[in-house]
Amino acid sequence: EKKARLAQDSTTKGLATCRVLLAELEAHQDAWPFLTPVNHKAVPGYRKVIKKPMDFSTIREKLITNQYSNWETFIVDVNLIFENCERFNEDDSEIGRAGHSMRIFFDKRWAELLM
Ligand SMILES: Cn1cc(C(=O)NCCCNC(=O)c2ccc(F)cc2)ccc1=O
Repeated sequence: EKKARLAQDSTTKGLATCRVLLAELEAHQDAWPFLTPVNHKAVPGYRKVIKKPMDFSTIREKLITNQYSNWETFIVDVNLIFENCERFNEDDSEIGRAGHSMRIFFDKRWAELLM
C-alpha cells in the first residue's frame, strides 16, 4: 500500500527487488524470445516497426550500470518488451503466446513484490 510504495521507491531495496523480479522473468520457460535483443537482420521488418526495442539482457545491463532511478522506470522497460511483442506478433503465434504468458506472470509478481 502507499507507505510501502514510498519506501520501495526511494531505497535501493526497490531496485534489489527488480533484480529478483528480472531473474524470475529470465528463468521463466516462456522467456526465450525475450532473453536477447531481436536480431533485426534475421527478423524482416522488425527495425522499421519497433521503434524502441527492449529485451531482458538489456534491462539487466541497465540495472547493473545504475540506469534505473527507481522501480517505476524498470517497470516501463519490462512493459515495453510486452508492448513490442504484441505489436509485432500475432496473438495466435508461438512468440505472441509467449509474450502474453510472460505479461500475466510479470503483472502478478511485481504486484506481490513491489506494491
Ligand atoms: C520478441 N521477438 C523475438 C523474435 C525472435 O525470433 N527471437 C529469437 C528467438 C530465437 N531465440 C531462441 O530460440 C533462444 C534464445 C535464447 C535462449 F536461451 C534460448 C533460445 C522475433 C520477434 C519478436 O517479437
